Amino acid sequence: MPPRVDGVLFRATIGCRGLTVEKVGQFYSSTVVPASDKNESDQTQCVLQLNSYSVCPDTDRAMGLAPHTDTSLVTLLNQCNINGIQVYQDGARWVVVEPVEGALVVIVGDLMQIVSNGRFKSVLHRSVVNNTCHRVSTTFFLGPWSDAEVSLLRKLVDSAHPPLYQPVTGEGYVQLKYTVFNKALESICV
Ligand SMILES: O=C(O)CCC(=O)C(=O)O
Ligand SMILES: [Fe+2]
Repeated sequence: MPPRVDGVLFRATIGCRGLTVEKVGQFYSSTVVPASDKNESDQTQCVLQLNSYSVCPDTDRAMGLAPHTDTSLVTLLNQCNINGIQVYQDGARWVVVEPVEGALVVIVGDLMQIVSNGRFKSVLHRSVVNNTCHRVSTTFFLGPWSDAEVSLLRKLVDSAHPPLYQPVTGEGYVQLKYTVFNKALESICV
């Protein structure tokens, strides 16, 4: 990758990391059991992904990204001012997320649903293609270390809100996603 692009991506990653760790990392870190050989306070790791959706003449017969929930704790999405992402609302319809100049879309991921004992729901979403423009988007995923154990925040558990999920490691949950995909959350229900 050319050094200039590399530098821009690096700065974007550091910026997103700062934003999410400040808002979410501390909340999450109070629930995580670090792997025994590590004792740093920040238990998170991140991935920056570039998505490219070519112009598609027949949008009814192609999908940019199939319906899924993100594995992350939280995802930041930059749509670059062209819409494409849709969220599944009320188990009934797909709703377009219109881009807002200068704003990022915040997507709650599966691991946040686990940590929050179901208070924050991970959202089913997909990306559609466009018959006039080539769309590029950037997604930043914040997740746990692969060997850290993720479990729910104890103060969100009481007699009215019993624990919903078994603890998992970051890597264990990624493997579950590979095998049972959108049924991963229900497969770790208590
Ligand atoms: O490109 C988009 O609009 C969404 C991308 C996405 O959902 C993902 O990368 O997980
Ligand atoms: Fe996604």
